[in-house]
Amino acid sequence: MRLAGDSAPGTMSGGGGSGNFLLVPIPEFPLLDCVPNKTVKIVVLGASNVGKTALIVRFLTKRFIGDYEANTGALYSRKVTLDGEEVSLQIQDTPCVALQDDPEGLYCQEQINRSIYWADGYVLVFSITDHNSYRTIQPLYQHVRRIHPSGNIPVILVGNKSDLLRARQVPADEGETLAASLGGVYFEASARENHEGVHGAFLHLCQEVIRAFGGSNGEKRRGGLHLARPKSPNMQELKRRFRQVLSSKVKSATTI
Ligand SMILES: Nc1nc2c(ncn2[C@@H]2O[C@H](COP(=O)(O)OP(=O)(O)OP(=O)(O)O)[C@@H](O)[C@H]2O)c(=O)[nH]1
Repeated sequence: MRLAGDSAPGTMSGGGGSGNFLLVPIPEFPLLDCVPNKTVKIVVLGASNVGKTALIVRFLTKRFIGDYEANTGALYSRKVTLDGEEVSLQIQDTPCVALQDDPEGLYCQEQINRSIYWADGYVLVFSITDHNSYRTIQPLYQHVRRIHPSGNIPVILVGNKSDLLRARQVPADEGETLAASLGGVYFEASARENHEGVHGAFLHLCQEVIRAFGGSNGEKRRGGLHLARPKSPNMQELKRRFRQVLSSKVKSATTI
């Protein structure tokens, strides 16, 4: 577990503070200015009301704003400096997921599935005051695994609302055990009260993603997800025939 206030592994640049989130959107870093081949894509996932938006806003603006509109899935982009290197970071906020009784156990909107597919790293969030939100994490992780069946999945587990200790329903050691079983690190954080812990958690994940890329050169490691356009055999055949016809035409033209 990383406690709020642990030292951050890198520093963030760009962006800037916003006023009221609902009135003034967080300034965006233009996607076109992304550092070539060095883009880290992160998605934040979890049950309703656990503080997904609050954590992202805290990370990007250092602020906590009490109330947010129900999330419709905003994408934020920033430049961050990790170990002295500039990286373009994209963070996808998502609508909540919910447990249900079917065999797969999880209700996940299609929009969320697309975000899971798109992302390189995963912030799985629950609230330490809500045991049901904690129970969502394991099926959520299995869901991510189904979408990315092969390869390393950079993930962190965040137990948010650590300022509400009296209402705690999930002990810290449960969070740590669960994170270890997912192959990630557990961060207990409070979007309300502490910027450093939130900042450290996000930057840790960025570094995990870069490590999974195989260094900071930004090379993607997931062969299966590089949807290289399959060459169509018919197209190849057509091209071959076209070349044949062309060369026979050239031959007959030179013999005449
Ligand atoms: N005490 C406390 N409240 C928090 C914290 N983080 C978020 N909240 C509050 O929890 C509520 C939900 O926060 P959101 O950020 O909207 O949560 P969400 O997970 O994005 O919610 P959905 O849009 O339902 O998916 C809001 O009232 C926040 O003010 C925290 O660290 N501590």
